[in-house]
Amino acid sequence: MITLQGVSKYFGGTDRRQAAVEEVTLHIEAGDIHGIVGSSGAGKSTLLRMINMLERPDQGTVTVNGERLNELPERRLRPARQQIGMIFQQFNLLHNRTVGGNVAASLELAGVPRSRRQQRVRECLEQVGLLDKLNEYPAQLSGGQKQRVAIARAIANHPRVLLCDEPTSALDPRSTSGILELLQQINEQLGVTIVIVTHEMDVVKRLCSTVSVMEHGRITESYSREHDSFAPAPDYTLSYREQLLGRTDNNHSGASGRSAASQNEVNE
Ligand SMILES: Nc1ncnc2c1ncn2[C@@H]1O[C@H](COP(=O)(O)OP(=O)(O)OP(=O)(O)O)[C@@H](O)[C@H]1O
Repeated sequence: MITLQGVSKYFGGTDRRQAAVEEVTLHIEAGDIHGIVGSSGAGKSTLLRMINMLERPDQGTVTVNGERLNELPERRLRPARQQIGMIFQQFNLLHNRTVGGNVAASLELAGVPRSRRQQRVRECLEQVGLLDKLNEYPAQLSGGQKQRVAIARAIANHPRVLLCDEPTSALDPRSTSGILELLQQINEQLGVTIVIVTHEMDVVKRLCSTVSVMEHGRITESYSREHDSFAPAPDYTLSYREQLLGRTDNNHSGASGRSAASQNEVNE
């Protein structure tokens, strides 16, 4: 479904070129909810943004739904991008448009005729539980409600992939819980593959089927719920491995074969 092969992204001029992401190879299966965690500046957002070409990789290939996106010219990239929705920490809603207008905006961009837009807007708002807010403006909504509108907008064109960049970091615990439940529903009911960047380990534990840990632009560890069965509650003083798997003093075998970094290296 999503394959990144040897992708790198550099910022800065030739004299001060710095790798934000370096030679990352990652495969995400259809139907997965994949978490990307790691310390600040590790390259998580840059990696996420390369999946829909918001950042073009300097090296490597990005294949989504069988299409090699990094080779597509801009005009062919646009329809491919409609298969990939995205939501952000700060919601990125249009403040001068109503809730319905925000959802309609992505349909307009995709060239959906006016006659079909209204019905689809209502369906999407119903899916996120905000049909009653159709004619309100973003300023009248809570943070959790704004993120629901952003999700409605992101799913309007029936994407197969949803990218989430710190979707709950600006929310209180109750709104966070509601958004996580909604993302899970979208994954299960609509079959949308989700990739989520987060610094919140409880988000990972509640939602993700597979996880990548990033450090200094590289993926240093990978886990899957199926193989490693994530521990019930996070303890933020522990390494990523311990947070995911629990205290594993006698039980490191689950992840050790696939881990490229030592436990000390992933301590923040
Ligand atoms: N547009 C840009 N121009 C220059 N440098 C950038 C740009 N975007 C990211 N970087 C740099 O690339 C590195 C990785 O940034 P990125 O935002 O991907 O990390 P992150 O893991 O998502 O961090 P955070 O958790 O703090 O958001 C950082 O050193 C950052 O300063």
